[in-house]
Amino acid sequence: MEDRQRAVKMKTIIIATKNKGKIREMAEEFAELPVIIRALDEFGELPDAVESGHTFAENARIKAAFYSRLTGQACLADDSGLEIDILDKRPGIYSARFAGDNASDGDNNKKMISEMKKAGVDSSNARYKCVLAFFDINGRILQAEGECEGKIKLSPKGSNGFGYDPYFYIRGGKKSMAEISALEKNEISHRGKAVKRMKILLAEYLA
Ligand SMILES: O=c1nc[nH]c2c1ncn2[C@H]1C[C@H](O)[C@@H](COP(=O)(O)OP(=O)(O)OP(=O)(O)O)O1
Ligand SMILES: [Mg+2]
Repeated sequence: MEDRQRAVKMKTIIIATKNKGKIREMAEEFAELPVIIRALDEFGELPDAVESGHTFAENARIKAAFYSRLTGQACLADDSGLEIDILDKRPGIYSARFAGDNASDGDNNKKMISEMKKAGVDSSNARYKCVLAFFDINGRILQAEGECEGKIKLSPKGSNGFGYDPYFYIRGGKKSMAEISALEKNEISHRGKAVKRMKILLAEYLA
């Protein structure tokens, strides 16, 4: 089959996130599937989904459903965040809004530092969590999860990744998530694990 004919038959999946870091980590992985992968920003200025759920899974589903309705295409959404043990697992699902609505990564990192200092520590066990939800236009839902254990330390290192990565030390405790390559991050991260699982579900779904 010619490429053009194949393209006509291929399904489109939109990676429905406004976070460029997430797109960077996921787009290449899903490009291995026989689908056309598109990013949300190709559809112009779209409103933000209201992340009113009480779990990562609920919020991932809310985003996938919201953007598939808006675009008329199958959508894959990611809801993720950081649980810090000394902070009773905060910020959790509120990770993006830890320092308030529209907070930047820098604002959230500052807030995290001040909360850790308030708790009287400069490190704590922590984990990243990620839930991916896929919705197609017929209401078919697929869902996959991943976790990554590590440690928050108040000494940032590295400039790769995004969000809390400079403060998140991976197993072994020597390197932060911002010091390893995107490829290495996908090998061990919450998102990388969820993506691997979702790729298996999507391959079955597409077969
Ligand atoms: O690998 C990661 N490395 C560092 N930080 C991370 C990671 N994964 C999630 N995070 C943090 C960033 C943000 O503070 C929150 C996600 O919030 P979350 O609502 O899922 O994403 P978002 O608002 O940035 O984009 P969107 O909702 O459009 O997908 O957790
Ligand atoms: Mg969000």
